[in-house]
Amino acid sequence: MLAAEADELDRAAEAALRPRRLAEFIGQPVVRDQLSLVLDAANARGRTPDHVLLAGPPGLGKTTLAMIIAAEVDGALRLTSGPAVQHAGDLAAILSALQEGDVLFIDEIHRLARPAEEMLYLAMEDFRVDVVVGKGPGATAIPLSLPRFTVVGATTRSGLLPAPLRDRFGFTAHMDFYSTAELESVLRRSARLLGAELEDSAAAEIAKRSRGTPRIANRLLRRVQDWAQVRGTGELDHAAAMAALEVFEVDVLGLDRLDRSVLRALCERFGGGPAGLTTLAVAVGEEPETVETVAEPFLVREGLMARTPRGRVATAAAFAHLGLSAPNQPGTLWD
Ligand SMILES: Nc1ncnc2c1ncn2[C@@H]1O[C@H](COP(=O)(O)OP(=O)(O)OP(=O)(O)O)[C@@H](O)[C@H]1O
Ligand SMILES: [Mg+2]
Repeated sequence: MLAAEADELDRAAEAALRPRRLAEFIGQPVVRDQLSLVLDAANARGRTPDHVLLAGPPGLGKTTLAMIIAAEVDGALRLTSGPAVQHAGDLAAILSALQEGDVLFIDEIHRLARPAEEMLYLAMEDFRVDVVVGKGPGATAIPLSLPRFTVVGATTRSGLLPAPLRDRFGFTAHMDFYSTAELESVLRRSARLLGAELEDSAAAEIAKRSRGTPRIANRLLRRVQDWAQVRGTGELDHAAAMAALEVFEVDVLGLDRLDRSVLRALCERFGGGPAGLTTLAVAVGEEPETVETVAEPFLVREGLMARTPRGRVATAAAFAHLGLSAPNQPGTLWD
């Protein structure tokens, strides 16, 4: 329920909810400001904008922004992704079909295969692609010049991007988690587009539990709508929000069942830690990888858990959140 990655239902619902222009894009004031400067300048000069890299966690609006960039510069959007480009030839085909002013969106660009990546360097810098004809020693590279286009790359792991690729982007937008107030605006906008009336207190309640992520906010809104329709009065009011969030076990901080069971194990069974990842995973009956990649990042971000060289430690806030009394010196019991 609280995964930031999109599932099938999200994809179906999201298309209708995406803002189409920069002015409609909520939050991310820094990114919006930088991007509007880059795009306005390019438009004023009648040139294609520099390549743009969008970096940030899932569900914060990278794909949405890529579409907005294309709309703002009036360019056609071509979509591909790192994993979809298996061979350099695949990329050569995409590149050679580009038209002047197109925006080429490469999602998960950190997952491009090496040879494709090298071809992309040349295309981004010199607007050129070397098409290899033939095989083995007799193969020859025929240079093909490309029209000017803009690459918009998206990555959730900008650290994995090789420096030469990173350097070829004229501008990197670092997306941040949204504030509760921004998520409330996202929710009000989504409700309006869905033709529903969302009470302010309900918007606030959903926003608080959405982990700073618009995708999660929109998903929780759909569940509240479900509840209101089937078990409520049809109104998206505070009572409907509270009841729906309880059914789906999303607590006041936006923790789900797994998050809470990890935290509870750490606090109750290991006295607040430190406990090793594997020990903790066994205690909650999950794979260490699940605990590490699904539950931990948000617990750490919320200041409920810390990762230390000796293991995971629960903070005083974790004990308070679970309604437990903290040991006098949390994190020292297992020394
Ligand atoms: N600033 C925003 N204003 C309003 N809605 C937004 C905003 N950012 C994202 N959304 C909504 O959140 C949903 C997810 O956004 P998007 O698909 O762009 O995320 P993403 O960063 O590309 O995620 P992923 O890394 O999983 O590809 C979209 O359907 C969109 O409606
Ligand atoms: Mg995306």
